[in-house]
Amino acid sequence: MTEPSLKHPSLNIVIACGGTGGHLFPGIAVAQELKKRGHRVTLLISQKKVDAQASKNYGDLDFRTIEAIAMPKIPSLSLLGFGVRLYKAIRFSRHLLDEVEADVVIGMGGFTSFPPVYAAHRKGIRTYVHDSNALPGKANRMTAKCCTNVLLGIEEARHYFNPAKCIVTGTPVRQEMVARKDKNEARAELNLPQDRRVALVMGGSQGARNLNSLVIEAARQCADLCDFLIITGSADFARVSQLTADMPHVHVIEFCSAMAAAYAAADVVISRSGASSLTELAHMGKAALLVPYPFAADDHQAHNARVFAAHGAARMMRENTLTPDDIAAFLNEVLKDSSLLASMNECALRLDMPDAVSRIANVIEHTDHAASHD
Ligand SMILES: CC(=O)N[C@H]1[C@@H](OP(=O)(O)OP(=O)(O)OC[C@H]2O[C@@H](n3ccc(=O)[nH]c3=O)[C@H](O)[C@@H]2O)O[C@H](CO)[C@@H](O)[C@@H]1O
Repeated sequence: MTEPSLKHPSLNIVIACGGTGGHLFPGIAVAQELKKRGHRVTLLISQKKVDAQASKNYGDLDFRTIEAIAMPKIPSLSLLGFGVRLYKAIRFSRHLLDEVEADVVIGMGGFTSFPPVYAAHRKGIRTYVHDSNALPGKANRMTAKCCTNVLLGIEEARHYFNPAKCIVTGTPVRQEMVARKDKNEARAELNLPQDRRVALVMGGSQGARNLNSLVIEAARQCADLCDFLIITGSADFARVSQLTADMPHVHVIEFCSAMAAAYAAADVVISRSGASSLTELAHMGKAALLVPYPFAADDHQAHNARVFAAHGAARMMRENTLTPDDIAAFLNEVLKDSSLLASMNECALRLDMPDAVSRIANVIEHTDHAASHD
């Protein structure tokens, strides 16, 4: 472990990153970097299955759980219950901050970030929130009001916050993804053929049932074109496995703990457009068909996807009009035109911000930085 320098004394840092993979994995990346720099890090995650599934591979990190609470969308009696749970979460956070003697609190987004950041703000502890989306959610906009600085995944989000508080850092990818894997090795690791094209299908950290169904139909038409690696999500694994039992060119995983290999093995990706998935697509330089989750708050996944489409890194299609034929046509187009595929890959790579994790760690370490500007 690197000893913290005198210039950067060891800090006790709490990172709130629960609720979904899109908050958890960037939080893990920041924790890995800060730990490497000699700081003590506590990660606050939720009790949801996805958090438990994803965090179990990081035994060297210190995880604590906090109840995940969501703000009711419609004002109703449930507001009362929400208020009580929020109060309890803030009280829990206050105790935890005392226990770990926190110097800094970072919220990686979502409502789970609010109670610890708010509790820290009230105690006069330095606070940050990271937002990875092109259109920030209400929870982050609210949390940002209690923060020293707002760290942004992309510039497009700046005008939703006090611009002077914002620093564009990018969204970090996990340490194991930083070095890109070799395609052949990745395919061997995932038992995929070496001599066929591979399309990776992923529906964010929890899977996407409708997208899975459309892809299965498209895969029937594309048996001669490519193999498919479908990451189904826990809830849809049994159904997809059954539907594809007679399709040897379709490979199914419930939850993938080897995402670096999954991306490296793929020639093209079909995906939801959650911010972490997009960050990883950029880092791996992978062309994609993006199908935003239609019910995401304020349709923010469509905003994310448009940024990638505008840069030539992806095509975006809406789920309500998407057909298996569209998917098959996209795959035929990009997999049969190597210069188009190469150019989309290149455009994706140009959106990569490889130093995001050190930018964030630098902001955290420079306690007296005049970081009100990018
Ligand atoms: C429905 C919804 O509102 N989703 C939001 C949620 O996304 P959600 O968490 O679903 O999606 P993201 O794309 O941001 O992140 C998914 C993460 O899970 C990882 N992964 C996925 C599957 C798997 O089997 N193994 C694995 O490790 C991916 O590599 C990636 O790191 O938070 C994101 C960050 O605020 C938002 O941009 C998304 O819009």
